[in-house]
Amino acid sequence: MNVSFEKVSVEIGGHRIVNNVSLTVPSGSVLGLLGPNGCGKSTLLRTLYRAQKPSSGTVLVNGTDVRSLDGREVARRIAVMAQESTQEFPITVREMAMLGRVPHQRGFGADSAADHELIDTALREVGATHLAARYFAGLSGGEKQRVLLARTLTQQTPVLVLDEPTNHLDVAFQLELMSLATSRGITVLTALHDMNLAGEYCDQVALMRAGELQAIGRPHEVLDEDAIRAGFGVDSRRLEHPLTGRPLIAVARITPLPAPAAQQQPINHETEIVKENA
Ligand SMILES: Nc1ncnc2c1ncn2[C@@H]1O[C@H](COP(=O)(O)OP(=O)(O)OP(=O)(O)O)[C@@H](O)[C@H]1O
Repeated sequence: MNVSFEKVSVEIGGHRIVNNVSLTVPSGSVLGLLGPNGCGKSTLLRTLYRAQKPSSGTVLVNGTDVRSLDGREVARRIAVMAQESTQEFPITVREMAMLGRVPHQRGFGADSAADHELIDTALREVGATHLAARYFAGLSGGEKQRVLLARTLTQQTPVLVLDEPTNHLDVAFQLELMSLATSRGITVLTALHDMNLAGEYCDQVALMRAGELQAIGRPHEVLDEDAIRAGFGVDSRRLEHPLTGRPLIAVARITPLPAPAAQQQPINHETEIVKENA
């Protein structure tokens, strides 16, 4: 299923958080959303899965306005792995993974043998079989990420939204997660901070700044030194990854940020960028 944002703007508390963003993600392709902290990546993604109403513009899934779908219809089309999980109530890992099947069940329908098979497969794929009987709330950050990924896989949707999915993950599972998510032939939209993961796994990257879309295209087209300096205020060089041949962005020192746009907070952003690239 393809996904289109058409002139999407979001205003919250009188502030324009997303400004007139239009972009299309072709069916089965992977879009990486990049940009500094607070530039509107999550907010834009939230308009896709109806967690945030656009103040203007439309978000379409295969030509259907997501606002015209009910919650269950959205959940059958779009699975979401969001940044923070607030689901701290006492359920086990297996039960958490089973929640992915809810949009496919009727009423209070019992879990079928096929559902259980899907759970087994998903937990195995994310390396969480051994955690199945544990309480979700008691897991480490990385273990929780694995289980939340398993839940999105059991949901079996044609569209997958990942909001900074590699937070908390060790380096091997970062690669594994991106590979699991992007090798299923489904449409993936993911907010990322790691430009090299974006270069490795995304068909398109979109660079956002202060709520606006600065550039969109193939990773090697968008992730150039000028765009990275304009977006993040850091110097960089684009190399070729010696193992994969994909773009490899080496980030170096901070350069003065360009004049901040209205709703950016340049001091905070700069602090974050220093931390992330240290
Ligand atoms: N519900 C809300 N109420 C007030 N402000 C909000 C709300 N949601 C988002 N914002 C603000 O909108 C801006 C964009 O937030 P968003 O989470 O979309 O950014 P982001 O690009 O995903 O950031 P990060 O990389 O830090 O996750 C931020 O300044 C944030 O504080």
